[in-house]
Amino acid sequence: MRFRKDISAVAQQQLRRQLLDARASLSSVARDDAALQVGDHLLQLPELQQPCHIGSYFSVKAELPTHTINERLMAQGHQLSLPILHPARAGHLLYMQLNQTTKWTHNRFGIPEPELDVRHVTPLTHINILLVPLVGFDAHGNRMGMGGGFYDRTLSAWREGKISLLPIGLALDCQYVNELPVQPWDVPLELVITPSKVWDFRG
Ligand SMILES: Nc1nc2c(c(=O)[nH]1)N(C=O)[C@@H](CNc1ccc(C(=O)N[C@@H](CCC(=O)O)C(=O)O)cc1)CN2
Ligand SMILES: Nc1ncnc2c1ncn2[C@@H]1O[C@H](COP(=O)(O)OP(=O)(O)OP(=O)(O)O)[C@@H](O)[C@H]1O
Repeated sequence: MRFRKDISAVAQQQLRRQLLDARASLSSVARDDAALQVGDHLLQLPELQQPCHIGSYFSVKAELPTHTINERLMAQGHQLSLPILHPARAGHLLYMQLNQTTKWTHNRFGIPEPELDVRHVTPLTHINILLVPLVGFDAHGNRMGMGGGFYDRTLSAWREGKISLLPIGLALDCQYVNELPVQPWDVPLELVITPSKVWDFRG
C-alpha cells in the first residue's frame, strides 16, 4: 500500500507552510554556506567522477542556492540543462542546455529560465543526473515540492523504467521530516544531499 498516512489537503498545505517558514528562517550567509557543503558532497559522488549531463534548476527565494553549485558543475566539465515550464504540456518541464549565448526570461512564477530555443532542448533521455528542488523530504526519500506536480510528472518516465537517470534532491537540513504523506503520483528520490549528510535511499 503506497499510502502511509492519509492527511487532508489542508494539513498537507499546513505542513508545506511550516517547512517553507523553517527554510526562510535561515540567514543568506547560512544558506550560502550550506550550498558550499552540498556542492562538496555532490562533486564527490562517484557518479560525477566522469563527465555527466546534469539537469539542475535555478534556485529562488529561500531555496538552497544553486548558483555556485551550477557554476562548479560546469567548471568540472559537466553539461548543464535547466528546466523551463513546458510551452505546450501544462504541468510539465522542458530542459534547455546552457551555452555561451543563452538568453534569459522569467516564467509565470517569477523564476528565471532560459528562453525556449528548439536547438538547445535536452531530451530527458540525455540527462544522467537530475537535481530536484524540494520543500521537504523524509526518511524514505519521499519529497514534498511546491505543489505543482512538475517533478512528479518529470520523474514518472523514470519510475516506469522508460529512462535511466539518478534523481538527487538538494536541501537544507531543516527540510527533513520523519515521514511525509505519500500520494500515488509521488516519486521517491534516490539521493538527498543536505549540508550534513548524503541520504542514500537506493535499496
Ligand atoms: N527553483 C525552482 N524552480 C522550479 C520549481 C521549484 O520548486 N524551484 N518547481 C517545482 O515544481 C517548478 C515551479 N513550481 C512552483 C509552484 C508553485 C509556486 C508558488 O506557488 N509560489 C508562490 C510562493 C510560495 C512561497 O514561497 O510561499 C508565489 O510565487 O507566490 C512556485 C513554483 C519548476 N521550477
Ligand atoms: N504523473 C502525474 N500525472 C498527472 N498529474 C500529476 C502527476 N504527478 C502529480 N500530478 C498532479 O500534480 C498535483 C500536485 O502534486 P504534488 O502536491 O505532489 O506536487 P509537488 O511534488 O509538491 O510539486 P512539484 O513537483 O511541482 O514541486 C497533484 O494534484 C497531482 O494530481
